[in-house]
Amino acid sequence: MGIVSPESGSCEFAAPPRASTFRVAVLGAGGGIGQPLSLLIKMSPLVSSLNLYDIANVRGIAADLSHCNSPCRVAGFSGAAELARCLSGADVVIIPAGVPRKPGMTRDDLFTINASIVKTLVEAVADLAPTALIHIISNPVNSTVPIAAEVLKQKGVYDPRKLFGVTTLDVVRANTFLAQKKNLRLVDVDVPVIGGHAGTTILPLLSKARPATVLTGDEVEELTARIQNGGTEVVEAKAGAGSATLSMAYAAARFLESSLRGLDGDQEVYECAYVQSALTELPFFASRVKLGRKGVEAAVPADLQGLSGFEERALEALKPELRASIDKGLAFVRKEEVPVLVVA
Ligand SMILES: NC(=O)c1ccc[n+]([C@@H]2O[C@H](COP(=O)([O-])OP(=O)(O)OC[C@H]3O[C@@H](n4cnc5c(N)ncnc54)[C@H](O)[C@@H]3O)[C@@H](O)[C@H]2O)c1
Ligand SMILES: O=C(O)C[C@H](O)C(=O)O
Repeated sequence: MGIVSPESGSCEFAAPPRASTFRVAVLGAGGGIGQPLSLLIKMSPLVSSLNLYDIANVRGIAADLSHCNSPCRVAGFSGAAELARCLSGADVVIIPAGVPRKPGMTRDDLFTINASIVKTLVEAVADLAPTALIHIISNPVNSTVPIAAEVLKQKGVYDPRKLFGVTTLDVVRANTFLAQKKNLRLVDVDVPVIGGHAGTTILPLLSKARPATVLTGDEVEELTARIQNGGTEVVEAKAGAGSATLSMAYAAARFLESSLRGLDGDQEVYECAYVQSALTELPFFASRVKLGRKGVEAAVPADLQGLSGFEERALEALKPELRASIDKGLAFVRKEEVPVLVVA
């Protein structure tokens, strides 16, 4: 539709609408991440329908959000009986359902509760939205993604291109902390983060940072440790009131936007994510991936070539813990004896 400019009297045309809009479901939408994430999604021009689901009542949250004058339609679904309606027709399902850490806990300590939650929810996604992209936020991501993969396999609908562990917050932190340290313009900074999403399995590749940045050995060690402990920094500051929620919502919204741009046919969309991978001997691994119309188009091997000595050693060191977390997730669904996992 044309718009008449009051200054010139000429008729200007608004940018054409996007080719497509998408339907998104958030499972665990009533929580610390779910609520701000839903607000950010409501603002996205790529989303036409946003379904909120939680075991707690989310009708009020849906009513509240629905008053924002952006076009996306919002509906709330509470309790297991309404999950099917929530998932019907979803293009992307985002899962932040589950309990967060308290000080002194590792992410793996959440396995006992969150493994069952993720398994149950992914079973429903497999039945009701089998072609949707699935973004898993619930911790421990290193295990919950293998759990989801195994559930989808058992249901006969596993497409590895469509299952993601959301590790965008690690990239967001790496960019922020590096920019602060070296006084860089934040908008220019991009640090790939590989491996997994817990402690030393989070490996920022500072040697591959853009713009290329000279760091001393001490600076690399200090920054790497801060990025690896970013989650714990927030857990301790919140002192028992949960873990990162607002920065996570921001990161998840960024990852959703990139995924939708990929689905919409945009070229050259790249994000780091924890996915089924052939880049290393580990079956699941976070790396930069190219996103396209069907989800992951390809992993980007270049980031793993020419690593610094520090990164090479850190990569080898993280593999046993990451493998144990993967095996623990797979064993949980296969009902095998769960391997003992020792983590820092
Ligand atoms: N991937 C990451 O980078 C990252 C970052 C931050 C937090 N997390 C993880 O995200 C998860 C959620 O964190 P939070 O701070 O939002 O927690 P929260 O406790 O504030 O919210 C969790 C929500 O999940 C809901 N829920 C629980 N069981 C459910 C089920 N079976 N079905 C649907 N909803 C259910 C709860 O009712 C609650 O509303 C945690 O496991 C946390 O560790 C991951
Ligand atoms: O640290 C946590 O427990 C939450 C999340 O994984 C994070 O990195 O902030």
